[in-house]
Amino acid sequence: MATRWGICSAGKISHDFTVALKTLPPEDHQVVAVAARTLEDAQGFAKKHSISRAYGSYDELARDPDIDVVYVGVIHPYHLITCLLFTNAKKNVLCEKPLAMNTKEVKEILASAKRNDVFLMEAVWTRFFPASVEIRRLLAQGELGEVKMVRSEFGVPLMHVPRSTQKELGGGAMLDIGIYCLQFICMVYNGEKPECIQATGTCLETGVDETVVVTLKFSKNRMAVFTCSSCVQLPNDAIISGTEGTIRIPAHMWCPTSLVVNGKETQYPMPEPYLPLNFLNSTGMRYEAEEVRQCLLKGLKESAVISHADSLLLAEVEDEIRRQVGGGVQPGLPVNVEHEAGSFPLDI
Ligand SMILES: NC(=O)C1=CN([C@@H]2O[C@H](COP(=O)(O)OP(=O)(O)OC[C@H]3O[C@@H](n4cnc5c(N)ncnc54)[C@H](OP(=O)(O)O)[C@@H]3O)[C@@H](O)[C@H]2O)C=CC1
Ligand SMILES: O=C(O)[C@H](O)[C@H](O)[C@H](O)CO
Repeated sequence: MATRWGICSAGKISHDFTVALKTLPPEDHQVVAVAARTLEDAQGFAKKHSISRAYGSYDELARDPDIDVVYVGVIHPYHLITCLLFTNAKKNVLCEKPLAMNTKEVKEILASAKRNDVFLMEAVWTRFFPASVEIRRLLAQGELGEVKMVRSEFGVPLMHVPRSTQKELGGGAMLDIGIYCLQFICMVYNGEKPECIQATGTCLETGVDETVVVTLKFSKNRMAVFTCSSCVQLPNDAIISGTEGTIRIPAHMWCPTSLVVNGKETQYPMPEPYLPLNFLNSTGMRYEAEEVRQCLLKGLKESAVISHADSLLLAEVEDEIRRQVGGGVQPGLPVNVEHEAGSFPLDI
């Protein structure tokens, strides 16, 4: 039986995710419904993607009995309120990164998923790419000897993107793009908490971080360094350096399509989209969608590849980095767990 998806929001990444689902076998994945803050937006999205049901509120999607899992594609400040809505409605959830605005919110979401006994995963799509699977295989078999250094960068000019620059929309480079560098480092070091976090950077006049440089020290004298920036283009590659070899991930490290292992390059091409995409290599979201399907088929409530503990670690380190840089640990929306149906603020 196919995994039946509900799409929460008619935005850019929801579009790309829906396109990515269409690269998978229809007998395995079906998009059953889409919900947006306005029925017009939902209907327009449904028409573009040939989706049979369109709702003008997220509450209606939460009440749809024919949905197995909801994909949350709203902007960061709304991840908490929507994840609580769907988990409290006993819906499984795949929520876009970052899972929430801060550690407090992440803990609320994880607690709700546990209380409601539903599956929940943060959509750290990078970890499910074939290139990432190969990295983990090579590391597990000791291909690099003892890994001592990990370096990563993600910088793109985003000054034109309101949600990347405005505090009330969840702005800040660390939460939006720095998370990819951090999750990569945490993956290489098997989810270990860093012993020391040193961060510096710049903030916009809006009070959100713009460019962040971070040094992390882990046990056994292992190190990592990453840079993220929403104002300049960076090389956007990554490298894992061990005592017996290196793995380089050429740009774009957050959606990798090639690896260079001890100088030997291998390509991992993405399937072609059936509609133009908003973001690079977005058909790569197919891999996280298949992970969700496999987890649901096994009755799992979290993925071992990006576990709840992994999401909590990312949030805790992000909070500390933003505290040091001065971007502040932004509160999300004021949320009462039992909110009124259809009470979502239309704009913030
Ligand atoms: N995995 C990846 O590669 C990527 C992930 N993302 C993540 O996806 C999320 C959405 O990003 P993106 O699609 O670019 O965002 P969009 O600007 O397209 O907004 C997404 C949706 O959020 C809701 N929304 C937007 N602005 C407001 C507002 N001011 N007040 C209330 N609701 C609002 C709308 O929902 P509605 O349609 O219901 O009105 C909108 O369609 C982010 O959390 C981001 O981190 C983004 C890009 C790439
Ligand atoms: O997750 C992402 O890749 C980011 O949200 C966006 O892609 C970023 O804003 C660059 O477009």
